[in-house]
Amino acid sequence: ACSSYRLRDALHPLWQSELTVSGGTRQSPINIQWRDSVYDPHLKPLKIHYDPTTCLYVWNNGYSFQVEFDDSADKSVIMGGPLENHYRLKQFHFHWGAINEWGSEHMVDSKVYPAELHLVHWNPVTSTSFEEAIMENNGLVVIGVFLKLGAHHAGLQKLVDALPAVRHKDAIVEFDVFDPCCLMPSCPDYWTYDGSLTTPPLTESVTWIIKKTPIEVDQNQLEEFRMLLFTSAGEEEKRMVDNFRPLQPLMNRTVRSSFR
Ligand SMILES: NS(=O)(=O)c1ccc(C(=O)NCC(F)(F)F)cc1
Ligand SMILES: [Zn+2]
Repeated sequence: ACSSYRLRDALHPLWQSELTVSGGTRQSPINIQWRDSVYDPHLKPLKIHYDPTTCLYVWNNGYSFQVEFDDSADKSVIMGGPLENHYRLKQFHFHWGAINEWGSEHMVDSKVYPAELHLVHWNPVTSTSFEEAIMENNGLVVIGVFLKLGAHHAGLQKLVDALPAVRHKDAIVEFDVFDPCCLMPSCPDYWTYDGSLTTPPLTESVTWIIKKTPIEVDQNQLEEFRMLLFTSAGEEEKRMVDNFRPLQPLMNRTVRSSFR
């Protein structure tokens, strides 16, 4: 199975022109080897305060579907964990596979999940905008949450019900009052490491926080993700699946864990 992943990665249309940041030393995603991660007792619990009324809309950006938030004030913020100050929530999106056997970007001991949620935050202390923060060292924090096949996820269903309205690239639909906290596992444990955006411009500006425990979604919900399209209305339809980047080398990095 492993070799087929490699073959699939290399041949995959989305990544055939795989852009590697020339001389990149902290690229994402990575395979997190649990036994090589180092428990850091100084890591604090992650504090998350999301204001559901900052939710604005859902749109299909041609890579994934993305839920955008009003980040003009410190209303939906995270702090604590490995962070020196607070970070504002800008958007969240997902990556998934054509089938349940793959789809996540990160892996844990080479275990791959059918999908992965990314909650993207930026540092309003060192940057004046998200666009500026993507160029700053540690300008961004992305929380990664694995999705596994299991029980129906009632909180996610509200978002899934909006997907038919954003089937095509650049489609947008109003989506008000959604609390992304419902997508967080209750277990506080996480890994953290310094990495990059996993889509162009692949900038090395991300502090990654990967939750240890996955959330459960059911088959129908995953299949709704797979009904989205990479293509715009009127173009030949290409299903939006396998929108994940292949694994990147760990190079000279240590993954820290918040748990023993
Ligand atoms: N998959 S990821 O690493 O969480 C990820 C998060 C955010 C972006 C993003 O905002 N790209 C648009 C930008 F910034 F203008 F380039 C890309 C990837
Ligand atoms: Zn992502």
